[in-house]
Amino acid sequence: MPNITIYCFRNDLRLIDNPAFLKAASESDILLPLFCHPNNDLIYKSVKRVGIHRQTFLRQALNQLSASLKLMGSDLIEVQGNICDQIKKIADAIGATNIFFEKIIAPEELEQEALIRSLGIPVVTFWQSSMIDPSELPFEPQNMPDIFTEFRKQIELKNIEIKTLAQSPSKLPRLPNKKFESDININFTKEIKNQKSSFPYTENQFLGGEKTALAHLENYLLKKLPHSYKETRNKLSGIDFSTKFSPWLAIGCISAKYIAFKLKEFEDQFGANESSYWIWFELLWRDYFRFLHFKYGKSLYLKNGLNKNPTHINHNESKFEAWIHGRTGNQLIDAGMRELFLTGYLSNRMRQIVASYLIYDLECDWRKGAQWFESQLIDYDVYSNHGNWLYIAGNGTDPRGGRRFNTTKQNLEHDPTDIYKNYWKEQSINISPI
Ligand SMILES: Cc1cc2nc3c(=O)[nH]c(=O)nc-3n(C[C@H](O)[C@H](O)[C@H](O)COP(=O)(O)OP(=O)(O)OC[C@H]3O[C@@H](n4cnc5c(N)ncnc54)[C@H](O)[C@@H]3O)c2cc1C
Repeated sequence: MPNITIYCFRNDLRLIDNPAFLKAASESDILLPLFCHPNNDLIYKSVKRVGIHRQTFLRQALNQLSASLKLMGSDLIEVQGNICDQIKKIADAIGATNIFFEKIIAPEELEQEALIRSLGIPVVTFWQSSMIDPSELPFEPQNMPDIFTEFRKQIELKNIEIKTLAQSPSKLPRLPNKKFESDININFTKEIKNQKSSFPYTENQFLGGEKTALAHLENYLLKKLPHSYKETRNKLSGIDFSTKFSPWLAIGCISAKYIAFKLKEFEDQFGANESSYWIWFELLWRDYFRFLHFKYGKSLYLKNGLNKNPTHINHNESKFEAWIHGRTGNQLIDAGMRELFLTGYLSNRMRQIVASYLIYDLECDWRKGAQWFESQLIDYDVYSNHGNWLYIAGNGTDPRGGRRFNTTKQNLEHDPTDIYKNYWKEQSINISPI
């Protein structure tokens, strides 16, 4: 009996260093590469859960993936709707004997996995989104230290080296005989205004996709930017002040492991300094928020998170609406919120400042802020987004019990001549009704 596999791409839209896809390809006689778009519900007026920036970037990435698969004699089938129903329909039609996909341990994705498993077809999942493999950690992820500094120190002591990366498959099994037309109803055609974006994803060098991600990393290293990263990383806007890896990492056009591997090669050739180390350090934060899910799972999504003594929140919808529209009256906050809505990207520092303002100054529910970021951010990543919001709100693992940013001080420090603020003040937001 032939091995007939459905490979369901999730946030791993790449061929290089994708061990799950490599294994599926090597063990199957027939392979159907699939991507399932969710039903994209509205979250506020005309704004959808996967907002227009992320949707466009994803479209670009799927186009690149599909082109790479076609070059190898295969293809990408796209469907839309409930992932379990879609997989069942296809599995029945082709007589699938296996289903492979990347493991994602956030609550919604785990529920999807349970439903897919209930179909009764063998399911193989792979954890492959962290820089460090959980098996290499000096502790079980379920027993990891809560405090980041302790987590980092223990990992540094172990001196973990990334020795190998999974190659791209050299050939792919054939597609099933049954033909599937991509069956999706998503509008990608909305004109994106060319704003002064720090991640201009409509330009060739910033398109979604594996090819562009690899070229971006190569270019970043060629320019020797790792040597100055730490001094520039807190800037508010521009292209080169930070790595800009996040949008590609979020949907897996490139793996964190691959970036760390190339970074180490760079350090071996051109020397390591505090700045090049700091990129690894930030990628470790990304891992930290992932591994916290092994330990705390769903609790991270509760209103009070892990906090046993929460402060009372009096969520006010009109304050929240002022925040998303960039109309709070605080010019720095309004600038950030306009930049986010108009471009889909925001520097790390501005993310911290606007999140802190929503939580501490407007006293709103952090989960509403996280939901807005999910829709707007081009680099939305469930672990990093919820992790950072929870951390700032003091409902996570921050030993200082949360981070409140003083906007006047931040303005003086990071935008002393008001260039950032004045630019975005002029850009208005119009969130149209449905
Ligand atoms: C409220 C809030 C929400 C956030 N939501 C997301 C999100 O949905 N997706 C996302 O990728 N990042 C998120 N971040 C983290 C961080 O802001 C972005 O990763 C970073 O700004 C992306 O730009 P960059 O790639 O140029 O980052 P760089 O500064 O160049 O950092 C290099 C890489 O390290 C990782 N990294 C850096 N800072 C963090 C951090 N604080 N937490 C986790 N990983 C980090 C990212 O993968 C990033 O690409 C959030 C931060 C805050 C404060």
